[in-house]
Amino acid sequence: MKLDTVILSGTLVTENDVFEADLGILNGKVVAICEPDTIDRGSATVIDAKGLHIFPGLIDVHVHFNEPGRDQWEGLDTGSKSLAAGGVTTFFDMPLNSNPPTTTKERYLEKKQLADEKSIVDYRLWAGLVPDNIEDLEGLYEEGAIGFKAFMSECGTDDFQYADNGTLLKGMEKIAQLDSILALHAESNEMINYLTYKTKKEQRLSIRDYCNSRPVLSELEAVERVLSYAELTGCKLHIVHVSSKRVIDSIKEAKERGIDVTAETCPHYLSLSVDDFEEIGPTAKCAPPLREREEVDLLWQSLRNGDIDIISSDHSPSPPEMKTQGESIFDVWGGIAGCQNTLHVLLTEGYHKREVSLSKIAEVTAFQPAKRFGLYPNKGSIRIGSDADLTLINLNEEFELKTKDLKYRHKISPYIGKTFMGKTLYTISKGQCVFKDASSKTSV
Ligand SMILES: NC(=O)NC(NC(N)=O)C(=O)[O-]
Ligand SMILES: [Zn+2]
Ligand SMILES: [Zn+2]
Repeated sequence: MKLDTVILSGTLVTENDVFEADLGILNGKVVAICEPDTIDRGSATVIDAKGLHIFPGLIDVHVHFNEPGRDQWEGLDTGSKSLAAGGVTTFFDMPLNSNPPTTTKERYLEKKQLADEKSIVDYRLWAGLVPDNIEDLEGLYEEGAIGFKAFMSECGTDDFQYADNGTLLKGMEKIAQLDSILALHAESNEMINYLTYKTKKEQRLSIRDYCNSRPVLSELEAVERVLSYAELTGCKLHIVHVSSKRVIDSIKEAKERGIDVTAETCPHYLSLSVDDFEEIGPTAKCAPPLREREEVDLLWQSLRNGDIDIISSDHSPSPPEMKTQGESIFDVWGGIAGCQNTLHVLLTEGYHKREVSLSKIAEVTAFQPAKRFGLYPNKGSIRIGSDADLTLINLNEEFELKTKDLKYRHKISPYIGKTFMGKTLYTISKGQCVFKDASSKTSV
């Protein structure tokens, strides 16, 4: 068989298996998986992957690359290069922080054109559900939006309004008719506003005060409200960036009642606590905020138990001055830049420290995202006929994350200076090399 690329003797990681094999790629697809050292190389490009692990390219279902309109915050070029360096071969861009936000068909098509021009990896786009665009949902869906995203609380920019309860109900009814899915940033606007007002009035302005102004209860209240709306409307839901086991458990109970809902968390909730936030400062500010150390361990327990469906980065960067200006932590930009290191965090904190299996990591970063959003079997696993979206990892190579390693527009990350175990050496998107590590001690 004629092949474009062969990868020799790598250890393939899928959602249910880990095994050594040769892999053949033709026209951007995986066309051969065979016993190690048996593949016919012909004139193909050869990659020797002995001793390396080959993961399915990650699918990051939650990033903010901020184009058009705020590409000085990130951008599709720098954003997608960062992903490639972290083994991510597909991303779903959020409708907000780009300006204008992706809430009409015209804006969707404009962003799509930019992404086609600039992204070096594959992508899909979220559309927004906001108070004034119910009439636009169908057109957005028809153009190929992967789903809809709504905020239940203010999002930090003025151009993307949060969905009040009426908007949620109307929107969910429509999204159910379309058989699409609604992703929610679920925090109670009323609780947050009340607590923030009180805290600021009393001049309690520390990092811990900020975290306490957005408690787990405010997530729980919002999630339970929208779950009951899902029961009423039949709308499929995806709850983004859950920070706490208590919220995961509430979603789990809803699943048991027959509600079609999935739960997402992010590497920062699985690796950083309020104590780390105090040490790192504004770079680690996000919403919902980082929680106590015990919560980090509880989330790993939930992940192990299969109660967390998807891990995304929620990469939400800003220019550096927005992370430093203002009177207190309440005023700086809420959003963590981290999309280059999702797999590094999971391998270090999960596989190496907590014995979480490699298959579980492939499941929540590739298989489940592909399944949930209709990309499987083309993506999400390493199978014959699937897109050749792959990342080659040396599980036992240690590295310290340096500012110069970051491909983001702004070299900001809460992980700078952290030592990771498990290095990305090579990333392939639809058969094309999109990242090759130049500094690695291992040659590919
Ligand atoms: N406007 C944002 O990008 N917000 C994001 N910021 C976070 N999570 O801190 C988000 O996903 O909610
Ligand atoms: Zn959010
Ligand atoms: Zn986000």
